[in-house]
Amino acid sequence: MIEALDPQTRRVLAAALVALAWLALCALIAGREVLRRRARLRAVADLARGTGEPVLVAFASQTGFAEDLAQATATALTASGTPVTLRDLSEVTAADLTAARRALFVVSTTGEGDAPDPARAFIRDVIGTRPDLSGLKHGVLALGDSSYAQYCAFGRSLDGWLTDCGAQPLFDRVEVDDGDPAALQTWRERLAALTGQGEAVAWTEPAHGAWRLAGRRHLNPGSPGGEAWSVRLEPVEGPVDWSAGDLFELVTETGDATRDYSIASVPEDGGVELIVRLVQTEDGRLGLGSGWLCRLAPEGGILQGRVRTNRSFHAPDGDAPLILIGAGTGLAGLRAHIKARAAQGRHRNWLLFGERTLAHDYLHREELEAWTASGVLQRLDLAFSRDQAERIYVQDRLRAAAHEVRASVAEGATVLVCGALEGMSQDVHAALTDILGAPALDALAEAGRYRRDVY
Ligand SMILES: Cc1cc2nc3c(=O)[nH]c(=O)nc-3n(C[C@H](O)[C@H](O)[C@H](O)COP(=O)(O)O)c2cc1C
Repeated sequence: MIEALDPQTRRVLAAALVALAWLALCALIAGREVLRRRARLRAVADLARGTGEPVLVAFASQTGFAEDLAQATATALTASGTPVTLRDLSEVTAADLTAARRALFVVSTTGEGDAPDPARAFIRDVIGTRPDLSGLKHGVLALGDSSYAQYCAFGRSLDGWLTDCGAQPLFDRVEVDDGDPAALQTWRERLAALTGQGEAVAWTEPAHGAWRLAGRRHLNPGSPGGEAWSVRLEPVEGPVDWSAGDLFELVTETGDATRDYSIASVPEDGGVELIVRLVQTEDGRLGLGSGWLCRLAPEGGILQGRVRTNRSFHAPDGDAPLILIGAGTGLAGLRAHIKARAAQGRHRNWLLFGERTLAHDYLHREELEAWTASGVLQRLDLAFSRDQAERIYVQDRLRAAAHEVRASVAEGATVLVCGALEGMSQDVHAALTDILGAPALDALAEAGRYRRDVY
């Protein structure tokens, strides 16, 4: 029947079908967002159940683990009949603390002994003052990793500040070294004592699910650097939802450790795509997670894992520009954001991407070029460090475009940075500080317009 139509009508019909499909996709994405918000509101409302004065559970999280534990803490307290107010630390005021009788803080440390980005406003507006907290009893769960020089630095300083302000500890601070299960058990026992329950409260562990290794592709054959692989995992137990910026937590082959990877795809892709750097020691041993994903796990085989919310790296709503900056496998988190923006019809996206050589390390080249041609990327700046005598990195491209960076930020841009903490993210931070000025960059971070997923 379509063949019977003249070419002009066929073209109009085809264009109308494309437009309809596009509208349907946009409606699907908008619908998912509404459902996500409703689920969050429902979760908060459920926590208000129980009798007595609510315990304030406040969290500061960079990559979502503290948030997960705060949520589990709140659920456990609610289940034992203790009402809870669950808040991001960025939403806690000095007045909240003076009014509360009991408060639990679940906080991580990031960077080099720094507080998570969302805690900035709290540090300036609350820690910067000295409220009288003599009416408050508090407990601190400090997350960290003892391989960093400043172990649990933020949890420790927050605990010290609370005590200095007159708050009384409900129990000794519990420090969790790299997710140590024994320390988490101690925390559960403290909660049980708090609620007058037996040995430990009921605790909901995050559930890992089955994912099929649907395929993998070597992205940079011939590279002077380590191998980078595109790895695709598909959920076995039905569709899984997430937001651009979220992480995939892989259970390693031995089953006793997990590894986080930035997700490089959106749910509409039907699977999680990762960009994984294969870790290899000089004597040829492979990294626990990367070796499993890139080499050892059989294609078509089943792995265990889950999607983890990484709220501090979500993009803000709205049409304001995005400046996306990343190097190497850091392209992963940025790619998910660009895909989400493309589906939303938001095209004010500027990507600055760095790697070693154009010939071998231009990861996802065809896709980036197609996005540039179609206008999804308004601007693409590439920095291939080894292609000329002088080394050139993304921070150099950023400095060279200082005027445009300032103009874009003045228009409301959000800056997203994804990739290695050492080197890239520190140098990009220094470049942004020079371009915008330290106070303006701080203000940008506090407003949620400077967001990082660095590792
Ligand atoms: C980039 C980066 C920097 C980190 N820096 C520190 C640090 O200086 N001190 C520390 O004790 N832990 C450090 N950690 C470990 C985190 O505190 C730990 O992984 C924590 O569980 C993360 O919790 P979150 O997901 O809530 O942010 C760092 C982790 C990352 C990824």
